[in-house]
Amino acid sequence: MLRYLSAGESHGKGLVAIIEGLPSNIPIDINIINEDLRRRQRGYGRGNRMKIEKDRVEIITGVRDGKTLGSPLTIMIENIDYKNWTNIMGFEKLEEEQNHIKEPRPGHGDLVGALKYNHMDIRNVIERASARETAIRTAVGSIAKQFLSIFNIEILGHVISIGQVNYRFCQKDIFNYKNRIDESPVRCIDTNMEVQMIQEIEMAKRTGDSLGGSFEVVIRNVPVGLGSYAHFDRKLDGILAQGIMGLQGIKAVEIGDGIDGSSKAGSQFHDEIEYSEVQGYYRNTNRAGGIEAGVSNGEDIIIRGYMKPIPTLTRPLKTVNMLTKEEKEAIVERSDNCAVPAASVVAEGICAFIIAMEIVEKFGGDSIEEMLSNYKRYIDYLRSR
Ligand SMILES: Cc1cc2nc3c(=O)[nH]c(=O)nc-3n(C[C@H](O)[C@H](O)[C@H](O)COP(=O)(O)O)c2cc1C
Ligand SMILES: C=C(O[C@@H]1CC(C(=O)O)=C[C@@H](OP(=O)(O)O)[C@H]1O)C(=O)O
Repeated sequence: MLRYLSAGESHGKGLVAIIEGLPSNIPIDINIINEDLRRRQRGYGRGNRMKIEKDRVEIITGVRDGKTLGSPLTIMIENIDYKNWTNIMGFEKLEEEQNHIKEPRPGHGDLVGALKYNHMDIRNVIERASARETAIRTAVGSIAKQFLSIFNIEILGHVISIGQVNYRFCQKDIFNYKNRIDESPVRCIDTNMEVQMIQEIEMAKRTGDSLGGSFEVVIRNVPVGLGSYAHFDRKLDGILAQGIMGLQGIKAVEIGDGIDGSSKAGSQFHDEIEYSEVQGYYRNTNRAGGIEAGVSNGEDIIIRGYMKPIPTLTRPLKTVNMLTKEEKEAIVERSDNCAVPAASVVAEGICAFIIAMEIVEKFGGDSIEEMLSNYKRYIDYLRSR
């Protein structure tokens, strides 16, 4: 079984993760992880925190001579901003109770978190609910991507809408556009849409507002047979949807043309099955988004995440002081005003880890060599059917 746990506060010393269950002998390139961290930090609409942080991963355990050992892998990312927060985020008892945050910000975990965990200082909620945690999730996902590349599986996320600017039905083979997407300030394939998206973000900034949007992640070369129809919690679409929904700000998830398909006739939606000696079984359309009955069908897996507008607005929303119950304006320290491009990178990592879990589940093995021989035998079997 492949799993990981992470820890860390947004303004604490740093973020850590322990990954367990990766086979031995996977080559790990730390530069690739750092490049993914850089991709996550970029994107039009990010706030001043991103000028402070220069995320870099440190591998603490589980890798030697550039390869996984098969033992738990520990990674860490330092929060450079911690040096500005040592008096607030240290382990000693705080002297000034007046510094407690008592006014929950709408759209954040502040109110529900303070009530649930019985915190008088909302800072205790903010620190872990914050999307700062997505830095370590991206690093974990980047390691998963390096593992998946051995099976030729590739994953790429790109932005398909920001606010009202929508580029949803892009029919391009997005892997041919990887460089373009990575260079785009909004991670959008289309240059005209990019200009409009930037204008949209600028407009929101000017009016003290924030924006959401949507992204698409495409996973290619996934073999037939990951996931299962046998139980709800083994369905690949369900597991991926949970992963994407577990990303801060995401309020809806779509697999393939799920939303559009709900208003179509069956004859207009389902992907007819074809066969050729060269390709084996294949489809000419992919409205199912690569998954049928919770099982990968060999076509590209297509998953979209829909992100709500960033909750912190420079023109603050109304709230209530939890001590005095007086009406107040929500606090604004600093904030991104759009983080959809960053979310599209985090989502790549989330999907990568889930596909890696399923690959480990299906092909087992303690070393990558053992897994690859199981994998090749299965691919040969598929060709014989
Ligand atoms: C990469 C990324 C960056 C984010 N940056 C901010 C931010 O600067 N300000 C903010 O208010 N929300 C930001 N968010 C969104 C909040 O973390 C999120 O809306 C909040 O924790 C509540 O969680 P929920 O939206 O999943 O309900 C960001 C989300 C992501 C994925
Ligand atoms: C730190 C990151 O994003 C943060 C996510 C976030 C939130 O509320 O989710 C709020 C902001 O935190 P701060 O108040 O420290 O500026 C963002 O900068 C990051 O992406 O690495």
